[in-house]
Amino acid sequence: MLRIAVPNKGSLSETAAQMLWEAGYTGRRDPRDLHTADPRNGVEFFYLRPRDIATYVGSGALDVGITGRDLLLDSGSDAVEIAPLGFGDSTFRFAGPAGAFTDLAGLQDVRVATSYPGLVGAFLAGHGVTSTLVKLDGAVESAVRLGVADAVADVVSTGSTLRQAGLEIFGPVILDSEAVLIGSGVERSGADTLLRRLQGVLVARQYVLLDYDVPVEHLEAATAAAPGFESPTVSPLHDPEWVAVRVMIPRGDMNQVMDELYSLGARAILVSAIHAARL
Ligand SMILES: Nc1ncnc2c1ncn2[C@@H]1O[C@H](COP(=O)(O)OP(=O)(O)OP(=O)(O)O)[C@@H](O)[C@H]1O
Ligand SMILES: O=P(O)(O)OC[C@H]1O[C@H](OP(=O)(O)OP(=O)(O)O)[C@H](O)[C@@H]1O
Ligand SMILES: [Mg+2]
Repeated sequence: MLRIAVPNKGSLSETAAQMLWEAGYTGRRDPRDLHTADPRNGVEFFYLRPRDIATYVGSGALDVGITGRDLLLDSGSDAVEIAPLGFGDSTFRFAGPAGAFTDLAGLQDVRVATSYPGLVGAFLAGHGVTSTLVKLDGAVESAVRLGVADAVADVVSTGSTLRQAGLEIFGPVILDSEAVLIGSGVERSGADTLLRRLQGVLVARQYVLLDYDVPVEHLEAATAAAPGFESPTVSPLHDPEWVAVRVMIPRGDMNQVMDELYSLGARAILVSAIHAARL
């Protein structure tokens, strides 16, 4: 059985569980379950704090896991990133009171509050800056107002928590993070199937299926506008002057492609969701 670590709480847990479900796995029924087995798929799930997942996988206690890239790097564990999973995006940034800092050099010998001391310490050391790290568990943005730090380094998503705390981002991007599949670096049987299935879910989310009818004389122009992966499926219609075309397109291009096809003479342009895919 492949032993998989999954976030039990926090920002990544719901989407990770949803993605595994869409990939055909049976997860926990009760949000307090610590462990479930899915013998039909040859896997076991262990529900753990996302911050601890890299430690379990890096030590070899578990085979693979889903966590954030920032948490993986902060852990200092031997676990390695296998593939990005397309959700849980965030950036990791420095912030301070408006106008107080402009660049990294300003952090020399000042107090920086963070819940990610491994990540931030390595970044500062890599840039030759020595700061005093103040390790906090969360709500790091309050550390400056409350006087325990001069600046913070934290996860930024919308930026609204920083704004509320009267802080402004400065300096370089510490990290662009998202949820990632991690492994111990040792090949595990079944891990490749898990990866292919998760990538199938990503494709199903990122692409849609487009069907349309188009006069034969405009087929070349239409397929140039939406070429698909290998090549579009073209089927005859009862009217010999028209054909039906089916093609996968990126979800984000959907409306633009529909407009373009319509202006080329395509009609009955239909978009449907993809539930699963193996490319
Ligand atoms: N808005 C966000 N806030 C916090 N973490 C986020 C956000 N968006 C994405 N993430 C990612 O989620 C992971 C942190 O999840 P984790 O469950 O440890 O913290 P959390 O969501 O803040 O939960 P809590 O602090 O309540 O334990 C990191 O990889 C982080 O980059
Ligand atoms: O840029 P934003 O959209 O405002 O999101 C980022 C904030 O969200 C997280 O905090 P969380 O709510 O998890 O609380 P915590 O600090 O106690 O972990 C994170 O630590 C930031 O504080
Ligand atoms: Mg948090």
